[in-house]
Amino acid sequence: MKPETKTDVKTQTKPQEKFTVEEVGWRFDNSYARLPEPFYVRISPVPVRAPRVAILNHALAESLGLNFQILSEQDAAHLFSGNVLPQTAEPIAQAYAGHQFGSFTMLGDGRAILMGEHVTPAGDRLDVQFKGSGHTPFSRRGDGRAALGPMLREYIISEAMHSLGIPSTRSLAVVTTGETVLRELPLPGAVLTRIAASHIRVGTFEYAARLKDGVHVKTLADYAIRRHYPDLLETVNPYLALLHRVIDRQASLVAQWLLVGFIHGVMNTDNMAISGETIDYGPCAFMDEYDPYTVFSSIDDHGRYGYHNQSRAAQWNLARFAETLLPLLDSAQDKALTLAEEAVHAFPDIFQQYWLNGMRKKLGLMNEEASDVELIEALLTCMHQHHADYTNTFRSLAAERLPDDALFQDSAFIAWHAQWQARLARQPESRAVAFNVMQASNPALLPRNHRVEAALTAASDHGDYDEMQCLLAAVSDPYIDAPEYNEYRTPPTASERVRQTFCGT
Ligand SMILES: Nc1ncnc2c1ncn2[C@@H]1O[C@H](COP(=O)(O)OP(=O)(O)OP(=O)(O)O)[C@@H](O)[C@H]1O
Ligand SMILES: [Mg+2]
Repeated sequence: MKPETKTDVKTQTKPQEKFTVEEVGWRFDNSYARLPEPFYVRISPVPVRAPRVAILNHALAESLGLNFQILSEQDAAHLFSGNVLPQTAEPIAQAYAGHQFGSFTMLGDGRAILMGEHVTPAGDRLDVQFKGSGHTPFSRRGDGRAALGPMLREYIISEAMHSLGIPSTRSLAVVTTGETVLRELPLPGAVLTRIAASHIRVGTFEYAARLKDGVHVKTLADYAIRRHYPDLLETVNPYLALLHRVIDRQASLVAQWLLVGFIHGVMNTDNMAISGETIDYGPCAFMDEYDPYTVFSSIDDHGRYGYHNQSRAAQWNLARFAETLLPLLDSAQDKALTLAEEAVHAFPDIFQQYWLNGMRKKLGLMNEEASDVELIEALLTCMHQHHADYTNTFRSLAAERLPDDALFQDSAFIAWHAQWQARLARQPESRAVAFNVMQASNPALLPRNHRVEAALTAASDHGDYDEMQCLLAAVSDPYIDAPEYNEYRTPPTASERVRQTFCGT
């Protein structure tokens, strides 16, 4: 039976149901809602006053097997605000915990509702979640709501990450609620529909491990293995294999972030997904000038989650994950501890290998030489000294078009360039092959901070979505130098430069 819809909106308008939500193509099969109750609370989204579509992701809808054609704007607004629920949805708020900047806290979906798991025509099982959907038992002192700007920010950057080929949750829709949320200022409210391989977080394991009855971690680990890594069921110790796999996926993910200059900004354990997808686009940003010490987040006072600290932060989170698995790794706890430590201590080397392989591709190095790290570091040092634009420097190298600027005139760079050319000449692959790989490994177009802020200001303050649509189109094919998007490749001027980003929660 469906739970009663909890509502605190008095003037809620009842939509005309001109369509059956099932006709949209939802095929829900809600396996998480079949886990025992401590993992979630059954609760519906709080209806909103006057929903309106801000943006719909038609391409994603199509790949999910959804038919948006039958939806009027009003239908879509009601559907993606949670005012109308598909019959087969089983809305829940998930329980989890997390270490936030190193301190443990009990959390849970305080402003999100998992509608259920949609099974795509290709057979993929994906979470459909509303973010900003109202109060839940986990809301603590929050209002359960989200402001439009941060939800559009998540939409833009998650879609850009996907286009870059980096594992990420996706954004299917943003609707405005017709309600105001109070932050420092009154802001328009919004709900984001997020699509994810799952929302199982390191923090979900931390939560399970702290439940009194010791069976819950096993239940969750069995579930996560079956859902994400079923091949591990064949291994001798699937829980140890799960630990190794999650470590591997995170090492790969964080390396990919660094390779495109991405800073997540809030790598708390509740923002690390077991699936290996990037999740929670709060104060994240791509850096323009290369500086390994870059920090954008307004709340990251000590740079814990700054650019160059991200692999260390990931390893710290993975140690928390490993701790939750200790009872499952071996019946002898000293042996379990050794296994966990070995796995977590292997992280830096795994990460370094992913990063190095990625950097080799960025420089067209098709084979391995021992001195490659030195070569790469020498370039990065030069870039740092000259405040070089991270994205454009690599793209210029890939295009063999070095502009007439300070970096490329520097004698240290000129010496480096000669070394690099000699290194390219030593490998058996042709230059054409190497430069093709470089083109495919160095994006030309990223959602630069100042362009994101401009798009969000236009949309959120003035209801003008043109800039955002243009930015989304520009970053949807990031490895192509499309001349019509040249302006999106230009780094910010001093006055355009964004130095701080905000969670907006
Ligand atoms: N306005 C709010 N009302 C209630 N709870 C909130 C609010 N904002 C954040 N929270 C909760 O605080 C916790 C930490 O917030 P954080 O910013 O990491 O997450 P989030 O951006 O809301 O969600 P997610 O990690 O799912 O993307 C989360 O459990 C979140 O649900
Ligand atoms: Mg979060």
